Amino acid sequence: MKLNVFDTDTEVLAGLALYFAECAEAAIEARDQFVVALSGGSSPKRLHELLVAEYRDRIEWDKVYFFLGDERDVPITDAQSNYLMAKQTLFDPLNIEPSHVFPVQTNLGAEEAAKQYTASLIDFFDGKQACFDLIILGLGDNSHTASLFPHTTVLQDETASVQALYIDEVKMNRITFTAPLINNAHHIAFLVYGQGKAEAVKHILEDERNIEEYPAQLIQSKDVQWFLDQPAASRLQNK
Ligand SMILES: O=C(O)[C@H](O)[C@@H](O)[C@H](O)[C@H](O)COP(=O)(O)O
Repeated sequence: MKLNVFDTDTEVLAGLALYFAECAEAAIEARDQFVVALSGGSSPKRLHELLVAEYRDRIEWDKVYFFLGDERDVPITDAQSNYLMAKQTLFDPLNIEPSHVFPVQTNLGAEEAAKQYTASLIDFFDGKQACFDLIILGLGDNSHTASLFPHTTVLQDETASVQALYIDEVKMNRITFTAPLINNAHHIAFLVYGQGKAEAVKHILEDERNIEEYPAQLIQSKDVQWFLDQPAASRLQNK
C-alpha cells in the first residue's frame, strides 16, 4: 500500500490522472489493451474532466475498456447513475466507442443485472477470473467503498463476482464488485479528498481490523495506492 498525499484536491486529481495514464501505457504496452473499472459518486467527475482536458492525446483511448465498480439500481438515464456520470464526463467527450463501455444493465432489475454483469466479466476475460488493469475506488465517510457498505452480507462474500443487495443506509439497491473481485486487479487507486473523509481514512489505514465497521479495509492487493489531499489525511499518525 502506498500513500500519495498532496496539499490540495487539485494536486490529488493531477496525481491520479498521471497514475491512470502510466497504468494505461504499461497495460497497452504489455497486453495491447487497458481495462479499467471506474468509481461512482462525485469525486471522480473532476478526474474524468482532467483526463479529457490533459490526456486526450497521450492515452490510446481506442484500446481502453471501461467497467463500473458499482452502480445504483436506477435507469442509466437517471441523475444518480454512475454510468451516466461517466458517460457525460468521460465517454462522450472522448468519443469512446460504445462497444468499449460496459454499463450495468439495471433495466433487468438489480439481481438479474448483477448476474448479467458477472457473466459479461467472465466473457470479457475469456472465462478466466477478471483481472482489471486498474480499479478506481472512492471512500464514503462511513468507510464504505464501491457499494461495500458497513454490516452488509456482501462483505463476507468470498467469490470474485458482482452482487446486488439492498442498502438500507441509502434506501436503494446497489450492484457492486465484491472485495475479492476488486483485489484481483493489477492496480487499485483510492481517490479521497476533503476533510469530511479524514475519520474514514484513519479507520481504514490505521485502526484495528474491523471490516463490518470499516469495509474498505477489505481492499488489500499487490498494488493499492491512496491519492489523498492533506485534509483527508489529517487524522493519520503516519503519513
Ligand atoms: O456509487 C457510489 O456512490 C460510489 O461508488 C461510492 O463508493 C463512492 O465512491 C463513495 O460513496 C464516495 O463518494 P463521493 O466521491 O461522492 O464522496
